[in-house]
Formats: sequence, structure tokens, C-alpha cells
Amino acid sequence: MNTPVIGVLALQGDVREHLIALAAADAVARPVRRPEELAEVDALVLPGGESTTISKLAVLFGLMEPLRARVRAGLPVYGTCAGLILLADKILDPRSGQETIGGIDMIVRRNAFGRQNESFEAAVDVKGVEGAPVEGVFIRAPWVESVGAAAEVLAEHDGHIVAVRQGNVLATSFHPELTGDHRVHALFVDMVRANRTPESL
Ligand SMILES: NC(=O)CC[C@H](N)C(=O)O
Repeated sequence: MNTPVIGVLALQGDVREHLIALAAADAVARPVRRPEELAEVDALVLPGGESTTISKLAVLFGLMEPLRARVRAGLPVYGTCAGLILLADKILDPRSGQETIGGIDMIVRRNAFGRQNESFEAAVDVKGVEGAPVEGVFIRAPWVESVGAAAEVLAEHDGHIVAVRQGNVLATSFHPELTGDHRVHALFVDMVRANRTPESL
């Protein structure tokens, strides 16, 4: 079967870990830095890092508008942590100049779980992931304050929403790419495969 090509936005953040996790989940994974590279992928991962920096670099590299256009057109996207913030239609506490790509009707709170030294790991039950809970790594992680009717909550931690899906867009507050457990990436690769029409296979 034809293998989907999944890009990882490589402006800042933990790009390499996602490339490894995607390859382990049977996708062809490659970094994306330019609009021409974005045009060639079947799906995209937005890594963790610093959402303000990633958003400013995306504008600088001429990627912000192409990203918004492709997400609107149905590109499957998975964002972790800072990537989740970039996929929110609204940030509760944006830094100045911080823009989002949007894609999920949700409101997020940045750094909601605390500062860097309050980072932690927790077992998270993610809807759609079979077996034991996922070990989630939370690093200055956001949480989702609320979601609109079209968005489905896939996981909560401590009463806060930490994983959401709306159509082809998936987002988690935590980093599954840091644990060697590739089941969340496999869930995303399944979404990407399901999105492809028979003619494109
Ligand atoms: N690990 C992360 O991606 C941290 C996200 C960061 N707190 C932000 O606002 O972008």
C-alpha cells in the first residue's frame, strides 16, 4: 500500500522526535520549512516548542497563510503542546504578536499546568488508543478551557481537557513523541490514511 507522506513543521521545537515516531508508525516523515515543501505533504505535525516563536517564524517564512489555507481545505494536522496552541481558534492569554493557524473550535490557556520546573508525566486515557493509558509528558503544557460543538474531547487530566479532535485536526497538550510509545502517532497516521480518497492511493 502507498505510504502517506507526513511533514513536521521544522521552524522550532522537537522536530526529530516526531520524525522518528511517524516513521515508527509506518509513515514517510520529512521536515517542512518552506511553502513548496508544505504543498507536497499529505499531512502535517506541529511539534512542541514555543508557540509564540513558531507563529512568528511561520509568518516570517511565508508559511502562515499557506498553513491556514491547507488546514481549511482539510489537511490532516496533529499538534502537540505548542502545536495544540497553534491549532486553537482562540488563545485566552496570547503574547503580543502571537497568531494561530486555527482549525479546532476551542479556547486554550497557555502554560496552564505550570512553569518548566512543574513539568510532569501522567498516564492519560486517550479515546481511540487501545490498551494501557498513554504516558503523557507535560512540559509547560497548555490545557483546553472549552471546546465548541464540532470538537470531540479525547482525553482529560485532572479535570482539564488535554486531547481534542475536530475532523482531520488532532491536538494533545502533552508530548507522546518523547516516550517511545507511538500509538498516538499511529492514531494520526490512521486518520491520514482514512482521509485519502481511493484515487490518491
Ligand atoms: N512544551 C511546549 O510545547 C510548551 C508550550 C509553551 N508553553 C507555549 O506557550 O508555546
